[in-house]
Amino acid sequence: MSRLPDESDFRSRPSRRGTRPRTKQRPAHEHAVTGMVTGVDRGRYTLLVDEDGPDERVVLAMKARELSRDRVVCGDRVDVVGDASGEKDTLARIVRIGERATVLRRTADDTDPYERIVVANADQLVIVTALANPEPRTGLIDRAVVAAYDAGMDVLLCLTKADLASPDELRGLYEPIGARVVVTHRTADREIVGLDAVRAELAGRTSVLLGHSGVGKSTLVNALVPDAGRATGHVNDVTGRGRHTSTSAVALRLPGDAGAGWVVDTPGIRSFGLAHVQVADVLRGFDDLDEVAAERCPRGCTHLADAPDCALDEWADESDDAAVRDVRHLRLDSFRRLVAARSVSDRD
Ligand SMILES: Nc1nc2c(ncn2[C@@H]2O[C@H](COP(=O)(O)OP(=O)(O)OP(=O)(O)O)[C@@H](O)[C@H]2O)c(=O)[nH]1
Repeated sequence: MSRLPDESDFRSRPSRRGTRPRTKQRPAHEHAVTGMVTGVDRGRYTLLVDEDGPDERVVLAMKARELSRDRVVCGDRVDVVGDASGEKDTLARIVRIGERATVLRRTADDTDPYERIVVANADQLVIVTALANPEPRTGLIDRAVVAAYDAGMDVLLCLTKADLASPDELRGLYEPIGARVVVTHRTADREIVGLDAVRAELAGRTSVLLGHSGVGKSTLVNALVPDAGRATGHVNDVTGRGRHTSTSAVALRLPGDAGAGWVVDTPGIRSFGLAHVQVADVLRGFDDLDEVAAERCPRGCTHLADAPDCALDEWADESDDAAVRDVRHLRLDSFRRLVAARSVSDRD
């Protein structure tokens, strides 16, 4: 896969002095313990160590000097040394970042010159969209779907405020492209109908929740994780900041037995710059199209509607079954719509 370099690549670049081995052997950190990063706040990392084990504890840590150029993000599995007791006023040191199963990225933009990893090791992106008030914007949903496919994550579309409008149109648009869809609404006595279906989709997984202001994401998070305040209480004690004022991602554990799953709330992240995403990355989200493209498209084919001899159009037309043709056309159109969504600004 081709992609632009990001800050995680800096480590592998040779220094000006070349790749001369260091004279001093680095300590092996044999006594390191592993934790999951649940929050990041101004150089302080909150970790959950020994998750679901007898010594489970929240540990506050900073990065060791050798990692100063590496970014540690929510969801990372890291090794720490030093005082990892989790006692008040202790600070451990992160010495290693575990290999990442998935990376959700966003492109550099005017306010930040680096392409950044936003969350590591998440399984699915939950796009929270209100069916009305505010009106759903498919362009924004498409961009989030592209970000998820690029990251190797599944997509769950959570349609809120079903008391105000029907979910049918959005369901018809996104289910054919492999997104799972759940629908919720709140009753007069503030109960959320559909919450069990949401819980079932989140169970045992790490899910990143994304949503624009006013779509009902906070309502949903509070219902899913009633003790969210307590889960991050340790950080609040130390930094004086709560998750509601934090602008970076925070991982909240779903209530239940061991392995119940995590939701990562992204208060400061409303959408993603996608300039780093290639057509091939989007294509990977569509197994059938990907296979046809690999076998039958000419070299260098862009797969767009104006591409000469793109085999995808022929493939969509060639079934004898009208229903199959319809589905193929829908998927091909969706794929091209997503590719186009990459280059549109979030403000459009
Ligand atoms: N009609 C209706 N309103 C809802 C529903 N869920 C939430 N709301 C309302 O929608 C508004 C926004 O909900 P929040 O949960 O604060 O939305 P948010 O996405 O977290 O928005 P920010 O807090 O601005 O980031 C609130 O006034 C809620 O009471 C629903 O299912 N139906």
